[in-house]
Amino acid sequence: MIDEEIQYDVKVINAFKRYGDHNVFNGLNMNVSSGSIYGLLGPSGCGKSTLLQCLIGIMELDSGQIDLKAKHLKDVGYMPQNLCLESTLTIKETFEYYGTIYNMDKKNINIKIDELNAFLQLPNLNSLIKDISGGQSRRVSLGVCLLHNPKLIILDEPTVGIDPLLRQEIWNGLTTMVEKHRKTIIITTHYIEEANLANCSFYLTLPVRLSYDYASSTLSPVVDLGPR
Ligand SMILES: Nc1ncnc2c1ncn2[C@@H]1O[C@H](COP(=O)(O)OP(=O)(O)OP(=O)(O)O)[C@@H](O)[C@H]1O
Repeated sequence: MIDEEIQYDVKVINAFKRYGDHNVFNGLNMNVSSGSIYGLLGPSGCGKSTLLQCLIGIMELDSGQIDLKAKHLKDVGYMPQNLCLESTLTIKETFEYYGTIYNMDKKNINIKIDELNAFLQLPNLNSLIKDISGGQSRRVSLGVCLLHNPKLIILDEPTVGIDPLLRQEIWNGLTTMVEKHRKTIIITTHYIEEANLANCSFYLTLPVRLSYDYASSTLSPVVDLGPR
């Protein structure tokens, strides 16, 4: 397929970002095609979360350009690494709160709650956020990200602290969203094996000047390696 035929939901062009004198990325380029899962893999501290925060606009690049096809907030779902759930709400109230922010009606919110409950195997919906486990909170946070049915889904380590069987279910669910509903997913993870098992069109990318090739165990000065 020639490049002009591919539709991109996200393009990052020649991006630079530093904290003080620490360069996080230097001339990063990234193209995320519509209806794909794009994985950001890399060692702790290499800049994955920084890149996601720049994509959704809560942090700014020093220079370079980010083009998102999504024009409205409701077209994007973001799950941060540090969960920002209100501890005094129940799980159900949390979904109702975010659903209201996204202007969803009550009936629609309830339909999505049932769907997400089945997909993410949530605990009792009347449980307070402060009383549920870390893995359960992560699942609620993933649910909040998916609640309004966004086209572009940006997930920062969504499966950390979740048991292997459920992690696999979540990967299967994400794959279905891409294959059946043409969602576009950008995800950071340390679980490369699961991504492969889920048969995702997965990319190996470090948002720095080096990329790690798991097949040959080598680092190379390439940012975007393309589909495996
Ligand atoms: N607000 C900040 N001020 C200064 N340095 C920061 C800030 N946020 C991140 N950093 C540094 O920038 C680098 C990239 O951080 P980032 O959180 O993006 O990495 P990461 O790849 O997501 O790591 P992890 O896999 O551990 O989540 C790290 O060295 C981190 O210490």
